[in-house]
Amino acid sequence: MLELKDICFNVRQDSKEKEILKNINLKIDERFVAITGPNGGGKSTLAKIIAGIEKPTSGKIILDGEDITDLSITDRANKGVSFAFQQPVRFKGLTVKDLITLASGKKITIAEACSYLSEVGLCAKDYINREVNASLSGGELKRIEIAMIIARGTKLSLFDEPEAGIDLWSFNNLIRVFESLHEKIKGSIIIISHQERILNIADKIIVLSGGEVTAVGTKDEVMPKLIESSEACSTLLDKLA
Ligand SMILES: Nc1ncnc2c1ncn2[C@@H]1O[C@H](COP(=O)(O)OP(=O)(O)OP(=O)(O)O)[C@@H](O)[C@H]1O
Repeated sequence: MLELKDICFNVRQDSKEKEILKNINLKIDERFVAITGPNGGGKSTLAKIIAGIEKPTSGKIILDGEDITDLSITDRANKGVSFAFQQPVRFKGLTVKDLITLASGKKITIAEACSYLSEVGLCAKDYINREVNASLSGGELKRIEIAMIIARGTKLSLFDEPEAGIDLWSFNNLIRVFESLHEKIKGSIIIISHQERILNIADKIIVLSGGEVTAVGTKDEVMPKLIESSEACSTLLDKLA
């Protein structure tokens, strides 16, 4: 289980303190958790704090009872925390097989590497020896990234807007991958997303707005509030227009 205790994150801007995250308290032990909310609400910052890319100004991060607040990204990765960026990283010179082998942390056969690719809906023989360079599309890269996460078998996988920059066709495939992951995953997946279809498959939805948690609950508890606040926002914009 991941516990966030009173997480605050401040930055200095124009010689003033700016509060990006304010007293975030959360417990996450569900298999599939979506974090959503308006742009600039603090979602990516929170994900970076969980992964160890940013350090909180105050507060504690506890993973399975262990305080990991002061651990580096690498130490957290070794404890089973993995993070997929909005824009996947391309690794020139490395093949898909190399990356999956590295991710698994052991020597694996081609057949094993291929099975991870098949799980994310990629035809393994077409991809296994391809270099992870600019010739791969955004959707393909995202699926390779997910295959790496499955190969690592992590406790906690974080995805920051997996839908960003991919076409509708690839998005539909990605949703199918997440739906099937939901059945297989042993740890928790946290997905930052604005997409209703991703929110729909979440066991728990967390809404972050203005650096605060404004709602937490199941889809049935949170979705009506989200729809209500987005309708209120559209009405306000109509009035201002
Ligand atoms: N290092 C920083 N210095 C100054 N401001 C920052 C810094 N990091 C984040 N912010 C600000 O904090 C706010 C939250 O940013 P964050 O990227 O976490 O939001 P988000 O909810 O992920 O947004 P989006 O949905 O647009 O991706 C934004 O206003 C951003 O400009």
